[in-house]
Amino acid sequence: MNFDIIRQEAYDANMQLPKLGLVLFTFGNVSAVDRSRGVFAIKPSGVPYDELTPASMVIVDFDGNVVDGKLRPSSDTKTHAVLYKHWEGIGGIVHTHSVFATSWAQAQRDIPIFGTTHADHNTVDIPCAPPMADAMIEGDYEHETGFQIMNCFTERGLDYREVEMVLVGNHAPFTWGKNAAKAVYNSAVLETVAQMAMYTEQINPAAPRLKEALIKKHWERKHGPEAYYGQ
Ligand SMILES: O=C(CO)[C@@H](O)[C@@H](O)COP(=O)(O)O
Repeated sequence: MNFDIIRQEAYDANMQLPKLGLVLFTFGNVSAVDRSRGVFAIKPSGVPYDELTPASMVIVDFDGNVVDGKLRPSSDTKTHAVLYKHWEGIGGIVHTHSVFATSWAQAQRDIPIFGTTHADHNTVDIPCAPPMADAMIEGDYEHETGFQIMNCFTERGLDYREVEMVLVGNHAPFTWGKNAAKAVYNSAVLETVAQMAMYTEQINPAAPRLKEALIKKHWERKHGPEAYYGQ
């Protein structure tokens, strides 16, 4: 079977991560899904970005089993697999250890919605899923991370089609989107918003949340019926 299209999509999206300053060395990974065949292409584990080729992307099913490819898939593969399996609208997933988003994850804090940059992309604080319980760490850690993310969204009543990013406590961010390129875009947005929020708190520890009316205005300008560009 030929998986060239998703291999190329995953490769192109992975190569954006170092260009956007979202990864160092081999940190992070992107995947792209082919739902008609129930598989996704993901970065091989531990391979530097400048050594990647489209052919090196590993093809995996929604249970994390390798279907095609010579290399070992990313160690985060099972987290991607859980999200693809249960959130059927997702076309691509990104995991990075980008500095500012990861700092909020390590601090186990949601990123507060302080300004309109945040509201252009989300109407809520960016959620931080709680760190994993000890019993889960001993189990299938990457698989459980997928459920940790999904449980966080269920408990908070969040829709993954509206909030396309999450922090995993003590770990780092995951983002997703209709395709791998949109997931990368969301990863870059998250990193910028995380940086702005950190500086905001440093400059003014009592900085207020953005008013609901402004959140609504900015969100609708970008995503409502009058939106002037599609994402
Ligand atoms: O989360 C982590 C490490 O904490 C991984 O994403 C990172 O090391 C990249 O691993 P892979 O090279 O994709 O196996």
